[in-house]
Amino acid sequence: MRIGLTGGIAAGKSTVAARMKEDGAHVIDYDALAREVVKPHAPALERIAQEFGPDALNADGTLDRAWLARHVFATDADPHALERLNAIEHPYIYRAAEEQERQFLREYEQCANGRDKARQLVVVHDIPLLADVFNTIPFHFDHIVTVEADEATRVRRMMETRAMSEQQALDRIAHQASDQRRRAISDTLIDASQPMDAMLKQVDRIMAPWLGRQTD
Ligand SMILES: CC(C)(COP(=O)(O)OP(=O)(O)OC[C@H]1O[C@@H](n2cnc3c(N)ncnc32)[C@H](O)[C@@H]1O)[C@@H](O)C(=O)NCCC(=O)NCCS
Ligand SMILES: Nc1ncnc2c1ncn2[C@@H]1O[C@H](COP(=O)(O)OP(=O)(O)OP(=O)(O)O)[C@@H](O)[C@H]1O
Repeated sequence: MRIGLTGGIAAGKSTVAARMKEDGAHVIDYDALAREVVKPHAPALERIAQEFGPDALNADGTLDRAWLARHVFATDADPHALERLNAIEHPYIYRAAEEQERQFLREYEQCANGRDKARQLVVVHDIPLLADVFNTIPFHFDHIVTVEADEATRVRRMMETRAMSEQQALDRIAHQASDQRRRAISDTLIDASQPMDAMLKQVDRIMAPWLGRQTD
């Protein structure tokens, strides 16, 4: 079974993904893949340097993430800059996700030949931008889970945990799909403004039937 997990920036998606993993799901982290595909000598990095110029790289040849973030997300950024960046990175990210999923399947099949036949394989694709790329992503999902928290909470979390200014937090939100668009593609909502314990229990309840387990 393939699950899409999404949520606006700083809603609590990674926290939910970590719990899904503890529950027994296999998680593909698209933010982590996005970092992999721009590592030194990776083809996406070379293409970014061609498209955005040498200022996109630090002196040591790594991606200058803060420079690029300003150039694609700031209020005065070229309105097509983010599109250009996504067009470079997303195909590499999808290919890497396909490969990781194939690997999970191979491991599952080896394991299913042994003692653990009753276990279901649940692969969670943790994709911040799922609502934005829903029509182009090369995967079909059996369920889509959205993690929600109100905008004020998310801005506060970004300022506290990502050292962003309020304007940077608002700019990032402005470049993502709305709550309504995320709801429109989802069949399951998780409220991440409820206390942490209650939220994690909600995750366990959602995952139990998908993993083929009894709920308590
Ligand atoms: C622009 C970059 C260099 C900024 O890096 P930075 O370290 O500031 O942010 P990081 O990558 O940790 O992402 C943090 C969050 O920003 C948001 N975000 C990232 N990329 C995008 C994007 N293309 N559009 C809208 N929001 C985005 C997501 O909510 C993500 O969880 C980086 O985000 C990037 O390369 N983005 C393009 C790839 C992408 O789409 N990544 C999202 C996973 S599909
Ligand atoms: N229910 C909750 N109650 C209190 N704090 C929470 C809750 N859920 C998440 N958080 C906190 O909110 C912050 C952001 O959560 P998390 O990193 O999971 O969000 P995210 O959506 O993955 O963010 P990003 O999009 O930046 O990767 C973290 O500090 C996390 O501990």
